[in-house]
Amino acid sequence: MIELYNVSKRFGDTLAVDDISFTVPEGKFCALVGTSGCGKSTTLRMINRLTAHTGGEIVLDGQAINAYDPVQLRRRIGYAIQDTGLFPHWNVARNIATVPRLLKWPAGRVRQRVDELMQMLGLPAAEFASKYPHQLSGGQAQRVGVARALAADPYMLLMDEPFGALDPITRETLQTMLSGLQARLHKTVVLVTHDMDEALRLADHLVVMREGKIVQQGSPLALLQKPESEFVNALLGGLERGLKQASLTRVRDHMTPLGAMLPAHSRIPDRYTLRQALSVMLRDHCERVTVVDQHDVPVGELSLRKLVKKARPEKDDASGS
Ligand SMILES: Nc1ncnc2c1ncn2[C@@H]1O[C@H](COP(=O)(O)OP(=O)(O)OP(=O)(O)O)[C@@H](O)[C@H]1O
Repeated sequence: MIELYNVSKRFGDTLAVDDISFTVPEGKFCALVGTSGCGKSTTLRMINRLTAHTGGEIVLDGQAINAYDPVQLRRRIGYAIQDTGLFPHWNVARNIATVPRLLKWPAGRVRQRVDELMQMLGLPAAEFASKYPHQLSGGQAQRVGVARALAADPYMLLMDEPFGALDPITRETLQTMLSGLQARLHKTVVLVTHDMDEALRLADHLVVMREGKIVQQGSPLALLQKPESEFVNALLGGLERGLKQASLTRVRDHMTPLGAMLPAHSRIPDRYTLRQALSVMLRDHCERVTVVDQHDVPVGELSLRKLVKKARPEKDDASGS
């Protein structure tokens, strides 16, 4: 768990972070979002003490970060950044092994851990272990950066725009990978991103910052349903908020179970989001689709009319859309 209490950071006359408080419970994923220069990266860097906070208190795993030795603290916190920070003269395996080697793990254990991480991140060791950073694509380098951050099994992970420089398809692949890793490893994660869809997709808790302050925080769904200001509404996509909300909702939670079902032409898997289902309905010009399970067996039906009816109370509640 990481806890921030009334934390501030002043650089000379600039109050970069102004009295912010938030908590990320063990194993949860928090995303910091907001316009450029609002203090997101500074907040991240205060957690691992790359930047010293000038006010308030930061507590990691029950202990104030100032009570840790800074080197020990950073070994408990994996850090992945946009330009990866890989050492150019070290190959992939050696880059991933950086922290375990610093911790003087036995060579066999280091090798085993590197192999395990490369496999976990979809980088076959035979192909990639001896490549150098300049021989990697942006997406592959990011995977190595994430593997390196996870190498010594840190207590938590900080990620600063890790996929910021990638094309949308690679980005989505890495988001899926990260979400799979998170489901498996249950790390406490704080992610800084400019990509609202990335934040909504990955985070359990969203913290929206503006000019050094937190303007709203809560679950992605709660913020989409009730943005408390025009700023948050605009950041969350304004008129697109309904669709973003649909992206967070699974078809299986809204379908009518089999039985009452009438024949429908298009089939969609129950793991799809409502947004994907709406897209299929628009593409196939149909108001009803058959929902199938992972074995392609029909389990229910999704009807556009029922969806719109269900959405109405929330729509009446929310302001600004
Ligand atoms: N080392 C520093 N010295 C002086 N001012 C700094 C320093 N680092 C950051 N700042 C200032 O603190 C403020 C917050 O910067 P920060 O990088 O945390 O914002 P951000 O939200 O991460 O921005 P971006 O989204 O553009 O990366 C900015 O006004 C920035 O100029």
